[in-house]
Amino acid sequence: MHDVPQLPFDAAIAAIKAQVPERLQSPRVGIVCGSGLGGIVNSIQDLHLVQYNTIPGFAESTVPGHKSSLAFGTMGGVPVVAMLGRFHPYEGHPLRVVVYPIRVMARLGIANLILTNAAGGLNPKLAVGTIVALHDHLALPNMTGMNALLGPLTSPTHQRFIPLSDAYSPGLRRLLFLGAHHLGLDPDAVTEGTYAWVSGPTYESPAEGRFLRLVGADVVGMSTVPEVLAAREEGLDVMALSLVTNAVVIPETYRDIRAEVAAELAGKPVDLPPAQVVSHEEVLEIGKAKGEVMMKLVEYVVSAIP
Ligand SMILES: O=P(O)(O)O[C@@H]1C[C@H](O)[C@@H](CO)O1
Ligand SMILES: Nc1nc2[nH]cnc2c(=O)[nH]1
Repeated sequence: MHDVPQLPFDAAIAAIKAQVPERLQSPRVGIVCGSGLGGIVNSIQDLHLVQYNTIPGFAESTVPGHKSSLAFGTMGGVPVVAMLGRFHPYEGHPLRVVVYPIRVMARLGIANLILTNAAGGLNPKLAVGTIVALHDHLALPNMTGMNALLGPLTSPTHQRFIPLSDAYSPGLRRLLFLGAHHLGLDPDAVTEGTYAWVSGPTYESPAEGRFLRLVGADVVGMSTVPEVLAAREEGLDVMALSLVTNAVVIPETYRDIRAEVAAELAGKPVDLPPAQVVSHEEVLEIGKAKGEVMMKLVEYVVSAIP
């Protein structure tokens, strides 16, 4: 396999192998832990952490809820590597840096990638805490010049034109729903849907939320899609799970300030609606509260991959 120009793959692999026992150096499954979902590491046995700042080419995650280390170990006896902390374009990381760890994990030998993220719910049927297995995505940045695969071909043996109609593995999703059944989860606890990728770091304005819902997205977030593209280019099977941490506020009407002022001037009482704003603290809190279900599902899928 040839390397992406200017990315120090050989040095990264050497640095990792120098810190990880040989039995764990060729993981089968890669896992990316989303905001507040780092607790997945608790189900890794024989744990060995490698700090990102010791791996050539890796950046540091600057987002609360994202640590900056790779976790090597086993899950149900299967060798795995988990990213405790990912890179987002809104932190200022170039897209090739955002997806570099995925390419490094591919070079370590993973065949399957499980991505997790925290996301806002656009579909009103999705309660906070629901886990959504992505069956599709809608990425306005991809369609308007922010595609992670723009630029020189990754290597002469990589494909230039990557289909995305089959990006999210039906086989892995099948294992997920078998897992939900075996774990006795409520049928509504895990479902499937379409993820809208936005660059962030702002959360959606009401009109943006309304637009994304109208064009078919069920959840919205600021990560995952660049990683999916790189993973597919590397030939990995991909599953992506969103934890709905908040409902995106999509009001049918706006506050009518003009009417409120008129009522005030006429001496009539004015009922003010409660302000609804999302915060990263809330996202992390729900991640912590509901992360265990995500962890158990990931554990089940990893152990069940043939
Ligand atoms: O890394 P993920 O996608 O889980 O993080 C989400 C999206 C933003 O980075 C952040 C917003 O609260 O959480
Ligand atoms: N864009 C976006 N990302 C999120 N991550 C967690 N919640 C949200 C949200 O409401 N919007």
